[in-house]
Amino acid sequence: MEVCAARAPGKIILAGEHAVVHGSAAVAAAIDLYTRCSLRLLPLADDEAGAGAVELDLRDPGLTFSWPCARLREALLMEAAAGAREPRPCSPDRLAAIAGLLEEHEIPEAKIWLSAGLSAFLFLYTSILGCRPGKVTVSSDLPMGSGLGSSAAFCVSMSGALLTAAGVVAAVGGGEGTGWESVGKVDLEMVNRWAFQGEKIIHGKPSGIDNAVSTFGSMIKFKEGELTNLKSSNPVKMLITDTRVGRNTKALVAGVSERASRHPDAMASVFHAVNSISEELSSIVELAANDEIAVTSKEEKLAEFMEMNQGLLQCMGVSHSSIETVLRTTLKFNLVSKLTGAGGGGCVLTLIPTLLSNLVLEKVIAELESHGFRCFRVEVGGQGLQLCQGDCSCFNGDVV
Ligand SMILES: Nc1ncnc2c1ncn2[C@@H]1O[C@H](COP(=O)(O)OP(=O)(O)O)[C@@H](O)[C@H]1O
Ligand SMILES: C[C@@](O)(CCOP(=O)(O)O)CC(=O)O
Ligand SMILES: [Mg+2]
Repeated sequence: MEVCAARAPGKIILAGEHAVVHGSAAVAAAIDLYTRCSLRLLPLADDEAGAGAVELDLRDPGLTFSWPCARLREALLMEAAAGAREPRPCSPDRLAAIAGLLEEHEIPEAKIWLSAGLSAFLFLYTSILGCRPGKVTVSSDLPMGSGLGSSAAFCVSMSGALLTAAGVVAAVGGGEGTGWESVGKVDLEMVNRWAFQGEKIIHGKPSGIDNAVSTFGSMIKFKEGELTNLKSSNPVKMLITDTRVGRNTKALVAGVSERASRHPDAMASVFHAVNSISEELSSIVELAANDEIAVTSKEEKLAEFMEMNQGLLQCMGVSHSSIETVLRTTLKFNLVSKLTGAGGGGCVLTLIPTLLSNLVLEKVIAELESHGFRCFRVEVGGQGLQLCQGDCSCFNGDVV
């Protein structure tokens, strides 16, 4: 019984969210919080005996789902192993058939937001592996629906595990004793294209930045589907504050598009300004790699770009009173913050200058947490998708 696992990181967006959907540049970086997906393929004989099913165990919401293979074949008009090798979009008919399959499960009303992730799962699984029996387990360090790209990490880790099981992609080693191995560029590109199709189901109109940074890792500039790796020798330190105000990326992206169609000229200027901020911010990040400016001066410039970008995000209508509370609180300590991801609640980034003492940082965190927010300190710009084949001991002892 073959087992494989994949893990993919969440992300922060330093500049350019929303505007990137409308063609502006944006800058994003992977963070060291991961979604892990493991997959065990079950014998096809189970299916022939009528006992085969596709099972999904979502550890974070604590829910499990099971679809008999025969039911999947009937609803999706597919054969057992009719997996596709090339990514393709989910047609409206297929999406409607998947929605029908979900209606057969009782998803608690309080967790109805999971439906989008479940639809993406059924689309990716059946497109890549056909209706073969198998069991998938997903666990994550990321808060869901908070702007840290949990939807992309879900789609990337899922596509990575499914394509590994299908024999389309493979690890190339370099795990440095962790068990998590790297993946070659061509395979990463394949995973990224599939994950993008999954993100389309969850986000409606994604730019592709979240799945790209989750797949390839590092810090990237992204514009109209083109990705540039940014090399910075000075680590960028960020504090993340989760306001715990739930929101949904799809609705926020649609809201910005509606504002753009009501005020096309004004919003085009806003998107143009964001583009300039992202372009300049990415050149500052790279300049520092050659020591052409001092670290403190680089941080001042980054802070100014973040502040300007936050103002433009307010213009787009995606800030929130909880985000404003974080901005006011950190400003008391002379620290600059901006929302990250789709906004409307969710997470806020605060730039941590190199010279800030730990004592002051602890005070900032204590004051933010006194409002009921949750703070994380993260490493920025790390690994993208990694695979674990064989015994999968790296999957937190949590193998299916
Ligand atoms: N670990 C997970 N398990 C199940 N579904 C997930 C998981 N991570 C993400 N999702 C899906 O992604 C959705 C959140 O995506 P989104 O609104 O884009 O927020 P974000 O990507 O910022 O976390 C969830 O509602 C769920 O459907
Ligand atoms: C708002 C947007 O720029 C980023 C959304 O990120 P998240 O799902 O909120 O983590 C949308 C996109 O680029 O697809
Ligand atoms: Mg998302």
